[in-house]
Amino acid sequence: MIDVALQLSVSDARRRFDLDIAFATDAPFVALYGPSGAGKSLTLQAMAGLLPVGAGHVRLNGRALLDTAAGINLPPEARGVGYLFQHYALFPHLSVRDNIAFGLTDWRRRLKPADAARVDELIEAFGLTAMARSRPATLSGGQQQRVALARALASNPQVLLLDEPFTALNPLLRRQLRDELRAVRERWGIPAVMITHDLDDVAALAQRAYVVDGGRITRTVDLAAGQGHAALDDLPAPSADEQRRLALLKAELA
Ligand SMILES: Nc1ncnc2c1ncn2[C@@H]1O[C@H](COP(=O)(O)OP(=O)(O)OP(=O)(O)O)[C@@H](O)[C@H]1O
Repeated sequence: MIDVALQLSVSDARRRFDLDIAFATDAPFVALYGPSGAGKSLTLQAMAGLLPVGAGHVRLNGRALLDTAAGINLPPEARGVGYLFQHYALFPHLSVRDNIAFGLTDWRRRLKPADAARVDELIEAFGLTAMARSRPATLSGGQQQRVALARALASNPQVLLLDEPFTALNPLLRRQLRDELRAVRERWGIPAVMITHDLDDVAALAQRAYVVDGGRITRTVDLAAGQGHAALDDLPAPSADEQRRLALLKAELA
């Protein structure tokens, strides 16, 4: 069970954005869908402990990662969360293997034997053996996505948070990696919360979708097996203009 209630505000000199999101679900795969700037990434960041939360809680199978009323606020590394960042955020100077192992190493970049075995298992499971010593820049988009996913899984997380895992990929590869992600999630038995702008992603992977707009959940869509696109037909598609505007805002804030 993922149980989330988050109230927070972010602001700079000119703007302020209020997030007030709450959802609780047993669905193994949850999608957050909505226009650019709706508050989806802020939600994942707050769940991961990367953003201060004014009030609320994050509970995972009954374990409180955050509970402002009870004074609980676990640091990111204690939350058991695997995070796949938008555009992957791989370390360019580290090999594929070191990228995947990064969160498990001590300051000398040494791995415990059990962790090394897990890293090797992930490298093999994601078909990365031949390029384990290569740097990310020499990999294709699909291979980079696999490295990012393997890194998110390396610390044996209790939940996967995926921020637009497929955006950088062409449609053919996207379809293939969707299937891989579904298989991987099932193999490791980890629930996932995924941000996407693509209704095909929602239909292919999620049992539950939340439409996020203006910092709030405006719709909940249940996608029973086989229902596929039917439940999504009347959902709004984000416009190219929305995408452009947020990219500009983000560049301004960076
Ligand atoms: N540190 C910040 N200071 C001020 N505003 C911020 C900050 N971080 C995010 N925002 C604003 O909060 C809003 C929500 O951002 P968020 O990244 O969660 O959107 P999103 O739904 O993930 O969009 P996208 O799908 O394009 O990634 C946006 O308007 C964004 O500009």
